Amino acid sequence: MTQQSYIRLWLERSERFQLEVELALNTQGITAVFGESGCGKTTLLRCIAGLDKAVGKVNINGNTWQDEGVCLAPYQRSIGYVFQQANLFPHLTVKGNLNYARTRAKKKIAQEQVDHLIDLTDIRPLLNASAAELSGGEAQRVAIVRALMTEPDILLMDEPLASLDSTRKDSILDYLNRLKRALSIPVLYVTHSLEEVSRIAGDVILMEKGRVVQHGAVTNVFSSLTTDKLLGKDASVILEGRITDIEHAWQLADLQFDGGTLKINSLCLEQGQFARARILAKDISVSLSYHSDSSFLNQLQAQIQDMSDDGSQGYVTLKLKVGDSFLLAHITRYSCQRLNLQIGQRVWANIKTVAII
Ligand SMILES: Nc1ncnc2c1ncn2[C@@H]1O[C@H](COP(=O)(O)OP(=O)(O)OP(=O)(O)O)[C@@H](O)[C@H]1O
Repeated sequence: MTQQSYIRLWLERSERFQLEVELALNTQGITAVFGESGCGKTTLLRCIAGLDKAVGKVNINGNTWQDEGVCLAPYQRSIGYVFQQANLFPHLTVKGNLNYARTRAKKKIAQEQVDHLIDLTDIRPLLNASAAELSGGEAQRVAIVRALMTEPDILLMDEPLASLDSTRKDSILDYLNRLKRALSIPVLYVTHSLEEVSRIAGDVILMEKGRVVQHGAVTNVFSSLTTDKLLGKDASVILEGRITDIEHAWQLADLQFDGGTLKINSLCLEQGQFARARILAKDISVSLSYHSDSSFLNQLQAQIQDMSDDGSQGYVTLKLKVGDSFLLAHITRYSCQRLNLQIGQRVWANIKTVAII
């Protein structure tokens, strides 16, 4: 039976940087580790893997890797690690690379599971190719399967797509989405990309200066005013729901979420599928009434739940409640005053379809 994982770590690298985190991870699903450069994302992964020596406790799926009097060496920790570069053995074929990992594993993964992973990541046609001949995206898919050859208790991925172009990133994100449903272990996924977080992560850990400032479901974390302050102009919320209608002639789709229906671009979407939309706070405007003569396809009834203005940005952030979901809107202080916006007030949130990512 899989159990929740618990991590409490403290490490002082220098006067400039200390890692101090306490986390309980879900038993499965992808948790993105997000934060600005130098906040400690890689250090966190390295400490879990035992590559950097932190003080504290690491318990993964009920197995204690580190605690008072216990500190397993990195090779004793059941980890799959995927880095920015695939680091395959170039003199071996893809199959050779996978077999090498499999024979060195303490737990022998069943052949049918290997086949399943190979099919999920579509690398069967590459099995006899030399690793040296693979494209970056192909090599990274092989590296992901290789990391899973040991049947790890946790998969650590450190910016696995950072060295790939956007088309390759896109296809690997699709593979990761397929894979995550088949994995029953937690995955920690370090990234700088909000798009990657939005595409694959269920939860997110937001780090700042070695500490966890937010941790939870992406929909909750990104709609919080704390996150808004941290992300500034990149602040955005993620809405999730089902595609209930597609108007092919207009290339528009209806995304039904907890709070209403959003018209989004229908590209690559199918009726009935689960989908997410990311909306930047700067792409939402508010009005006091509904405008039938507007080009906004999305005018949603909302209530101002909270607002913040730290005085440094020139805009006010409104946290808007739309049904059971939340939006963030950046509007100028001038507009806020002109409309006399107050917490609790009912407004319309206006979102251009073309601005939804
Ligand atoms: N080997 C090391 N010795 C001393 N300090 C280090 C070492 N490695 C990293 N650091 C410092 O630890 C801090 C956290 O680094 P880390 O690489 O974990 O950040 P990060 O969030 O992963 O950054 P990035 O997004 O740029 O990869 C930084 O201040 C960095 O300078």
